[in-house]
Amino acid sequence: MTWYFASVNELIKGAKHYFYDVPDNVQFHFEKFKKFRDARIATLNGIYDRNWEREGIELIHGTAKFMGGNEIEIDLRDGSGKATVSAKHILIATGGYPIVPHIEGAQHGITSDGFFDIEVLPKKIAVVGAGYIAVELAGVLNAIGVEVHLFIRGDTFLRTFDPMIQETLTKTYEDAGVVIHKQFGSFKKVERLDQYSASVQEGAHEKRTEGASPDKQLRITDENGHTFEVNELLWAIGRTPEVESLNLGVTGVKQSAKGHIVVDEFQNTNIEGIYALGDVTGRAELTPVAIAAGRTLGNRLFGPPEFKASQLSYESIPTVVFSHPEVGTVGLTEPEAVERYGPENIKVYKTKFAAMYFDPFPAEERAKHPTQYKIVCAGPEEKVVGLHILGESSGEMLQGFGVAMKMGATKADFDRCVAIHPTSAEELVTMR
Ligand SMILES: Cc1cc2nc3c(=O)[nH]c(=O)nc-3n(C[C@H](O)[C@H](O)[C@H](O)COP(=O)(O)OP(=O)(O)OC[C@H]3O[C@@H](n4cnc5c(N)ncnc54)[C@H](O)[C@@H]3O)c2cc1C
Ligand SMILES: NC(=O)c1ccc[n+]([C@@H]2O[C@H](COP(=O)([O-])OP(=O)(O)OC[C@H]3O[C@@H](n4cnc5c(N)ncnc54)[C@H](O)[C@@H]3O)[C@@H](O)[C@H]2O)c1
Repeated sequence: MTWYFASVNELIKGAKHYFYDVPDNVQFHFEKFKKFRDARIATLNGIYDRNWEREGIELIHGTAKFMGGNEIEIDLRDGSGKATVSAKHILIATGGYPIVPHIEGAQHGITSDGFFDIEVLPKKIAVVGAGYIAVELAGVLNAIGVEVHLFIRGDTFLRTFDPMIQETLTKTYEDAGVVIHKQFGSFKKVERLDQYSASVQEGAHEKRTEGASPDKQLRITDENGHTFEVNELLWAIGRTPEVESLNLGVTGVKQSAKGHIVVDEFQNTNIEGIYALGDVTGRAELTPVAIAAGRTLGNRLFGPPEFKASQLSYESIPTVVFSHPEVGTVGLTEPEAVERYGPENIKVYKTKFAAMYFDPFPAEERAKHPTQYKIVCAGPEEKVVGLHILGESSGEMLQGFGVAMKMGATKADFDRCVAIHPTSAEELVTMR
């Protein structure tokens, strides 16, 4: 929804090229939007709660920890004490939380949690990180007029994506006005310059940061002594699994070096009757993945016999980064495909063009909005093993192509599908 909020502003800015009289500085009310979004989330949560009840599921709100064996103790959220529950099957789906670095004053910044608390937009923000969250939130803030400084360790962001996506999206962000500090090392100190009375212990590393406030002023110092003054600092340097609260030690459940719970392809941990899925397992950290893994596990444990061997395939999961514009990817990047199949067995199809929407834009503006697609094929039959798309509507476009790839589509199958004209997507079935 926040991405749509920002995209509306971009549409309004583009409207003058379609000969609409739109003032240069259209006013918007972020605080009203935030209130609406909070209320909508509360409504959705209420709907979920009622669904549990309807299904006869007892919901116990609180923080759970293992007591040993198959027993769990819950510290009840309403402060009324503790409850214990024992069960033959226990599923761990505790997700994760954002990493805040161990540097002096780090808690003066915010994380993605704090981003959703912002009511009054900062004028200037430093965003640290180069993954989904850094790129999405930097894109949103830039689109609604915040001065955004993005600090990344390499020359491009989204380093796990195909090089085409990395290079083009990084350039598109620069053209859109995001100041990208490349090859950046690290910050070593954050100081608060406004009249803030610290309620959080200085230097404490913890999950809670201070939160956003309208008059916030920060001075950040990097490892070379350079200082940057900003109104907000957003840490987006990755997430870590939520395991400390669980008292896992009493269970013997195995964890990886980074703390993720180790599971097999059936979501089993090494301890019988204890399962884990979602972000706490550190694999494809996406909402639909956690949901699909939960459904599959539920079917396997409690469903009819034909589901007894159900397992979720983590291959070719489509994913979209809600950047400006969106990027979508399914399957292998070109370098991954070359490594898996050998360079002689890979054929790559690429296209770059300006989407029709940008036709009325002046040429130099249009050049700042490229659409780029890449299809990576393997073997003599040219099976499509990777699809990478960047441009308007990529998010909506990708799902159907994901289905085709799951079915094992080849380039010839793509080409057999008659194009829909005039769309950007038609390029994907007409590439030579
Ligand atoms: C800013 C942001 C944007 C994202 N956008 C997208 C997106 O657009 N699309 C997408 O697919 N994915 C997105 N993701 C990723 C997605 O949110 C996660 O992959 C997904 O929520 C994982 O689900 P989960 O059930 O594993 O964990 P979570 O959704 O994190 O749920 C874990 C739950 O466990 C609770 N919990 C933790 N410890 C305990 C305990 N000891 N006792 C009881 N309860 C406990 C937590 O309070 C939480 O409610 C986004 C993530 C972030 C941070
Ligand atoms: N649209 C979506 O589906 C969506 C949106 C948001 C998040 N997510 C999910 O949530 C996960 C977590 O997102 P995320 O962005 O927090 O993590 P991420 O793992 O995607 O990115 C973390 C980034 O921080 C960088 N980094 C790490 N330490 C750093 C440091 N000290 N200084 C500078 N940069 C540093 C890494 O190089 C990496 O680019 C994602 O991997 C994704 O699976 C999905």
